[in-house]
Amino acid sequence: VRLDKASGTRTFSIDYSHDRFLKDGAPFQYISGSVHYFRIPRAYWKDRLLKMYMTGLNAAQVYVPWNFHETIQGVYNFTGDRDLEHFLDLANRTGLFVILRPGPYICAEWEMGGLPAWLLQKPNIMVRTADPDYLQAVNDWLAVLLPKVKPWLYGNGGNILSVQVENEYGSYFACDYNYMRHLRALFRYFLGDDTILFTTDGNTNREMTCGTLQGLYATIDFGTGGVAFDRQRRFEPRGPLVNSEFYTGWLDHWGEQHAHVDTEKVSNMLGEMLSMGASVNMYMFEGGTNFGYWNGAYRSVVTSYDYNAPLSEAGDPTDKLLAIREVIKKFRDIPLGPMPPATPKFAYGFVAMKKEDLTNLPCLDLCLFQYYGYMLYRTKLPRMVSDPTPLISPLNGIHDRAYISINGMYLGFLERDTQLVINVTGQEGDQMDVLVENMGRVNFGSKINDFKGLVSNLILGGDVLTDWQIYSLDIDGTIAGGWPHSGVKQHQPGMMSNSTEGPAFYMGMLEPTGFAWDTFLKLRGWTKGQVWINGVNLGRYWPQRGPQQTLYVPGPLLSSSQPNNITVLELEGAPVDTRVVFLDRAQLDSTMGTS
Ligand SMILES: CCCC/N=C1\SC[C@@H]2[C@H](O)[C@H](O)[C@@H](O)CN12
Repeated sequence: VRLDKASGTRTFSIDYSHDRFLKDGAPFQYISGSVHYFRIPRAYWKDRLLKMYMTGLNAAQVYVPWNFHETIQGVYNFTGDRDLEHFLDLANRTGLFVILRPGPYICAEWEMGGLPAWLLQKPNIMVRTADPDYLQAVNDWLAVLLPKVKPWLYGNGGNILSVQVENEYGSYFACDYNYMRHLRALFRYFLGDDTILFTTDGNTNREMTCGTLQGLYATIDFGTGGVAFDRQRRFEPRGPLVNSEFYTGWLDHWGEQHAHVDTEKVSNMLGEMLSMGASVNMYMFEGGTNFGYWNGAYRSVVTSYDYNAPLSEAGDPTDKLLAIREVIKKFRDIPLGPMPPATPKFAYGFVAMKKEDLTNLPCLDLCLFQYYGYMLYRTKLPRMVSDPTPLISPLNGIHDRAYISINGMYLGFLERDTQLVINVTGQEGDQMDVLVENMGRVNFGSKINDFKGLVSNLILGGDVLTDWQIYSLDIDGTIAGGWPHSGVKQHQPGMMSNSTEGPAFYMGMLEPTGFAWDTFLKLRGWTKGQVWINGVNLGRYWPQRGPQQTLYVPGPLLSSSQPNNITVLELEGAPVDTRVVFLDRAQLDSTMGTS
C-alpha cells in the first residue's frame, strides 16, 4: 500500500485543475468492470475477479441489493453468498479497487431494483422520495450497511475508491431533491467527508438535472452509440470524465432476441474514452445469473444475466474480453501470465423426471405476507356455467400469471397485460384453483410499486368471484427441507391438476460422477416453470418463449459423491418425454419454437 507522501495517509480525490482523479496525489484513471456478487455463487467470486484483473482492469464496480441482505424487515444477512465484506476482501487481495454502488435503489434488472418488497406493506408508500415511511426504512438499512462499508474505504486502508448515491435518479418521475439531500447527509454522516460521492445518470438533460446534486460528483452512462461526455461537462465543467456504465452488452427479456453488442464497437469506443483520460466502468463485465426469484422486470427479465458480457454467465472469457484486454494494453501494463481458462463444463446427459404424487404438495394455510414465488387462490363456482363463460380480470389484476384449474382439471392461464380472459365451464360449487406466479417486480420507472398476486377482482360471467381462500406456498422451504425426494408426505390439500397438463411437480436424480463441473440444464419440450437442484432454486425456465433455452448450473451446487436431487415445477405442461438433459454449453439465443 502506498501512502500519500505529504500527509502519510491514503487519499483518493478529484483534481479539478487537471480534470482527473488523484490517488495518493498521483494521477489515476480507473478501468473498471461491473460484477454482481449476488449473481455468482461465492465459490466462484475469486475466479471472476482474477479474470477481471488479468484483463487489465484496476477496479470492479459493485452494487449492493438492499433486498438481498434484508429480505425480511429487520433481519440482516451478510453470510455465505451475501458476504459483502468477503467479496470486497477478495477484490482487494486480487488487486482490484472497488467503486461501490449501495443504492438504496440499484435498478440492475434485479427484483424491484433492489428495494425490499416489504416496503409495499404500506400501500401508499412513495419509494425513492422523501416519503417519511420510506426514509425511515432507508435510515435503518444504511445504518447497518454503511458502517460495514466504512473500513473498506481507501482512506481507511481499504479498496473502495468512491461511492455512488442512488442510481439514475434523474430517470425517476419524482425528481425529489429533498430525498437526494437526505441521502447525501446519510452517506456523509456514515462515510465521512473525504470519500468521493457521485451520481450516475443517463444521457439527457432531464436525467442529469434531476439526478445530480451539489456535493455529489455527476457522472454519466452511455453505450456504443457514441461518446457523450459533453452532457457530463454541462454539469461538471471541470473534473474527470467518467462513464459509469459503458454498455458492453445488454439485458434479455422473455420472448425477445438475445442481446448482442458488437465487440469492435466496444473496443473502439473504450479506446477512444481511455485516450481522452476518462475513467470508464464497463457494464457488465461479468453478469452472472438471476437465481431464484431475483430477476427484475421492465418486462420480465430472463434468468440468465449473461448480458453478452466479456465474461460469460459461467465466467468464461470471450473474444470480447480478449479484445478489451488488447485495448487496455495500450494504456497500462497488464498483469503478465495467461488468462485463467473457462471453468470445466460437463454434459451429464439425460435424467428421467417422474411426476410427483398430486395429493401431497407444499401448501401452507392462510398467511398474511409472501413476497416471492407462487400463491394459491381457491374459491367455489357461485353458479353453474354450462356454456363456456369468460373469466376476466377487468382491471388487469393478474400479477403476473395465473394458472386456472377446476376440480383439478387445468384450463389454461391468464397473464398480466396480455391474456386477460379465459372461458370456464362447471357446476355450482366446483372448486376453482388459481395459482398466481410473481414473475419479478418492476425494477425501473414509475410502476416500481409492483404489488403481486390477484390485485383486483376476477369476474365470471358478470359475477364478482368472492369467498377466496388464499394459501401461501412455502415451496422453497419445503424443497429445501428435502421434499419430494425425502419421501416425507405433506398431508395438505392437493393444489395441482391431475391431468397431464397444468401445474405439477416432477422429481429426478442426477447420479454422482466423482466430480462436480459446471453444466447447463435444458428442458426440451417443457413449457414454463422453476427448477431446484439439491434444494437450491436455480431460477425460471420458459423455453416456449425463449430466448434462454438452458439454465446455468454452477458446479459448486452439485455433489460429486451423492445423488443430486432435481425438482421441477412445471406450470403449464410437460412433454410426453419428461426427461431433462444436462449439456456442456449454454443456449441463450433461441426464441419460441426455434430451439
Ligand atoms: C430504458 C431503460 C434504461 C434503464 N437503465 C438501464 S437498463 C440496463 C442498465 C441497468 O439497469 C443499470 O442498473 C442502470 O443503472 C442503467 N441501465
